[in-house]
Amino acid sequence: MDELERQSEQQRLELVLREIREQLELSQGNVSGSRKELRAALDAYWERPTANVWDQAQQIEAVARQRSLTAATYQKRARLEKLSESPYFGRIDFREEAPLRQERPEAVYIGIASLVDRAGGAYLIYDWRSPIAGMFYDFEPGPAKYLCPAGTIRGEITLKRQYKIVAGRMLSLFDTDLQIDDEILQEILGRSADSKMRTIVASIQREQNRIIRDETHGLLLVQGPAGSGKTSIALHRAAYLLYLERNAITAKNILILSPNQIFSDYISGVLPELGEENVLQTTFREYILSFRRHFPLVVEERDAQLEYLLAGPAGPDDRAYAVRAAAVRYKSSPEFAQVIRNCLADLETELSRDCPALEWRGRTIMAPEEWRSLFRETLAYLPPTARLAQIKKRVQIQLRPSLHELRREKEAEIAAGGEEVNEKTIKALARLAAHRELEPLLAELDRLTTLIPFERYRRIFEDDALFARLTAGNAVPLEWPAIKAQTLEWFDRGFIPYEDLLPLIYCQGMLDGFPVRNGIRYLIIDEAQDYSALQYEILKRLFPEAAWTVLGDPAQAIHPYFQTADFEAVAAILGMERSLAIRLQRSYRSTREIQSFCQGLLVEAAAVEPINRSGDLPELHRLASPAALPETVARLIGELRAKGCRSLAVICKTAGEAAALYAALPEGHGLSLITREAGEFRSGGVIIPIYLAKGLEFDGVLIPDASAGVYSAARPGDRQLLYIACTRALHRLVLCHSAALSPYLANLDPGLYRSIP
Ligand SMILES: Nc1ncnc2c1ncn2[C@@H]1O[C@H](COP(=O)(O)OP(=O)(O)OP(=O)(O)O)[C@@H](O)[C@H]1O
Repeated sequence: MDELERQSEQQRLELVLREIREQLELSQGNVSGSRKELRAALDAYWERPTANVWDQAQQIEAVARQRSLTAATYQKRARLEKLSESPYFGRIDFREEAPLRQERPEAVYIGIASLVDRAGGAYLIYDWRSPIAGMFYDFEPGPAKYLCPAGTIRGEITLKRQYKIVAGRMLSLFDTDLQIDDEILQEILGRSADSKMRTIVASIQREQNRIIRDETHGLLLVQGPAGSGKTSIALHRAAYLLYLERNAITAKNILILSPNQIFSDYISGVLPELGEENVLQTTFREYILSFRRHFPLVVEERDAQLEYLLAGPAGPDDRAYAVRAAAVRYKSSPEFAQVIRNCLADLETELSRDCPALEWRGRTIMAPEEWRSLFRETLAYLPPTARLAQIKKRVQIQLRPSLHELRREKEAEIAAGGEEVNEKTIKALARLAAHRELEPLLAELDRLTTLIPFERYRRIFEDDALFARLTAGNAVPLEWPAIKAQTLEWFDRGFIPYEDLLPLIYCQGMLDGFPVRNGIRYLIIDEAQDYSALQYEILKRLFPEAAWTVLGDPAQAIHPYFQTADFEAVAAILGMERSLAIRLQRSYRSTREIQSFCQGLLVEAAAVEPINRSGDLPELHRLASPAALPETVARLIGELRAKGCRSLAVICKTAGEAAALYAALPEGHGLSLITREAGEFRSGGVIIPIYLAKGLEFDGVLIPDASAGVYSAARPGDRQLLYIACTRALHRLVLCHSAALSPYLANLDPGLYRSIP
């Protein structure tokens, strides 16, 4: 690129920045104006209340309208502020094919939002999500095309340029004839990890772009190795959908399910960085517990269950642990899901088959046939609990004439007794007497029409004959008698272990009906490898109208005993006609050396293409004794800091191990202990258990105890845990061990690491 060209780019940048500044000033005025109008609309509502419902509705509507106008002006100003920092990051020059072929190609500058010149109406910047900007990610210079509402536009990209503009200053610009690749990507990936995840908008790769912009599939199943950008894709897809359907949806129509609060906090910066409002975010447990019913019990935290299981048995005779592990395995299995389905089917049959004739004084109030036909046919569109409630209402109506008759009889009896002469008192006494007489019938009606999902679920563990019928010959673990006893003991103590929450919620939803969320148009599930089949079934019922993006990595399943659903099972459960499974190949997070090391930990290394970014080999430190650990950790942390690692994590297997190490370090050695109560992610230096470090990343990772006792061959899930911990590292990875090395590391090719005695 010659000097003249550089100057011309500099001049254009100045022109664009001027336009942004002017628009910012205008938008400042708009913000104050619309805020004033919102205040006025609110004052009108509060100060001039009207009794007329119609007028009141109009006032509320005016406030709502003004509120969204005000929010839009704020958002516009926020976008302009972001543009003033860095107006664009890319440019393509595109010349359309005949017949629309222009003299000169159009220069398309691409940034996080569009900017139109107020004077001439020309696009100074195109939003990265606009159809024309999509070519920046998909094509190298040469023939290219894009799809817009008018159809496919074909042509040629004659130039592709990238810019680094920071605080309104052009730091670099260069032409590229490659896919946005190594040079810029390496620079981006060479940076330090922050406390919040960053946008990748300037360097989205083609395979990622395809997922972000997909508009045709109701279900996208994205599988990719650690660091392949799954979470980044999920967030950029949310931003894309908000742009694509800007007149139809808002951030409240998109829900991201994430593994925990710390992760939610970590990813919460990306959408605002892209000039968008954050979409809804929650964890499965939080969401589910928001609509629980009939749980007079305390539900265990998912992380508390994990902590218990990961910590392992207290000793070789820890029977309670063995039973619990077996319980978790069985209760998350397809076989137990079938027990639950059979239980519900059984109940439906029972509810309509065993209904007795409701009679009073030899008169039939409701015959079994009528009950059956109501339950099985007329009311079949309702969930069972609602059907029973309707039947109860109908019985009460049908009982009315008998009740009147009885009251008249009682009135006559009381009047004939002669003790009471006041008519009102006679009527009241008669009503009471009639009710008393009908009480057995009403109690029977209550019993027949009340269904408590929790009690039903409990019966699976109480009633051996019922359980035997429900298993229908399927395998039952040998530990079942102990599982039963353990579960009932917990229920009696008012405690629901996390493994019972899913089947229980499923039962409740199927009996009471699921609180359907039609407002959610897009559901994004990250870390999807940690969900069981039953969880997907529950989600499917909660969000029947949503399009799904499901992202995960089977090699990162965190739970040692929980049986999760693979992607084929997910596709089958969701049963979407238009589904697409995509496998990502490249991994961006770690250096080539760390990636090779991590790949070596897997039984079957995935086909991962590393980015050509090199660094030091991972280090394996042998400690003289466990007592040397705190001092060694302190020294190694110091070394990692000296080597430029700004964000650091000491990743332990459990929260217990993390807390013990933290306590052993004098004043924590400047590290923060991250617990599940933390709720927010702090980078800098942290001590954190693996299950909370999921999805996060750090410049340097230190694994304090990689010995065989911690990551044991006897627990195959430990391999995955070690893999998750190691793949959190961007630039440096250090492992320590004071006893025999974990077999997963001992079997590695020694060329993959540097051993330090
Ligand atoms: N196209 C890209 N350009 C620049 N950086 C990228 C790109 N794709 C991913 N990254 C970076 O790679 C790192 C890993 O991304 P992300 O966390 O989204 O991956 P992931 O697949 O969700 O990882 P994991 O499964 O390990 O949690 C992040 O730092 C992200 O910014």
